[in-house]
Amino acid sequence: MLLIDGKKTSEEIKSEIGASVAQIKEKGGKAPHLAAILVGNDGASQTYVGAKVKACEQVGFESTLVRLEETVTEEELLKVVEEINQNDEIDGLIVQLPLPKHISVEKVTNKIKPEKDVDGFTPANVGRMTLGWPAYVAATPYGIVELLKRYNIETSGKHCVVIGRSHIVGSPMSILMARNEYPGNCTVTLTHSRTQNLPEITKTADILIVAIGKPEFVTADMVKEGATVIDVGIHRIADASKKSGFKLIGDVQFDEVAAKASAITPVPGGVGPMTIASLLYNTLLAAEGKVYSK
Ligand SMILES: Nc1nc(=O)c2c([nH]1)NC[C@@H]1CN(c3ccc(C(=O)N[C@@H](CCC(=O)O)C(=O)O)cc3)C=[N+]21
Repeated sequence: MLLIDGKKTSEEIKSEIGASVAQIKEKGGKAPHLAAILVGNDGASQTYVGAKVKACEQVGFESTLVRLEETVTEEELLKVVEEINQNDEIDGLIVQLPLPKHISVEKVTNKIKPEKDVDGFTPANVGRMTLGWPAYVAATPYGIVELLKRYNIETSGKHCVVIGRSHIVGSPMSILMARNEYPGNCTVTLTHSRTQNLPEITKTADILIVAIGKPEFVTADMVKEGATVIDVGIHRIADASKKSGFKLIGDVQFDEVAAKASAITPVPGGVGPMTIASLLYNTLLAAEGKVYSK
């Protein structure tokens, strides 16, 4: 069984990005600049935003973290987004999710200028990705594509089953795996909460992408011998033996499924770190004007 190591791959990607930044600077260009807006004090969000800021430093990006109170109004947040949209010093902008209930994710996402939408969440980028046009592909799907590519996983003509149809993982994944370029050309089945006889379907998957958001949902009896399994789940569960008091598990029962799979991503150390590396990659594209001309 091949362990698909997202941690190692994300480090490789970050050193490639670091080399690109060094080249930009050598030619007198300015370092790519990522801005992140964090509303409130949600623990996990602070961890992730902290990891993103640290990753920016690691690759030589500029980064700006804007922290707003949980009680910030939607209007005030939209104003901050617009200020960053207009700030030519900043190449990429993300608004860390989730947002407080009184704020519309749709309105805030739509406010982000597509040229700076390095999360790839705006309709402009989702639409372009769907059409196969140059776009900032959402960080998690892009990270999965990079893992499949760098581990030379065979995809053409294979049956890819995606579990979960979220707009930031499942749905874009189903499009990317069917498109006519490697690692695509799969026959794709997109499953979700209304799918009947799910195990009958997942057992026919050569490539199984699990983004259902349920801890250890996928068990060995749901997986075909020799399948490639990509676990997008990330759940913190109490574990007194850990210093942090919790451990991370995914949507897949790792041990028993790894015994059947030909390749599998672990949690932690799989798709998660790739999400950050992909965000940095999109920010580099934004800085170089490679998707939207400056
Ligand atoms: N606008 C926005 N964009 C996001 O991309 C976004 C977001 N909001 N909200 C939350 C999710 C979650 N997310 C992760 C980032 C890194 C890891 C990651 O590095 N995980 C490590 C473990 C990190 C830890 O120790 O907790 C791993 O799986 O190995 C996981 C999840 C990005 N998100």
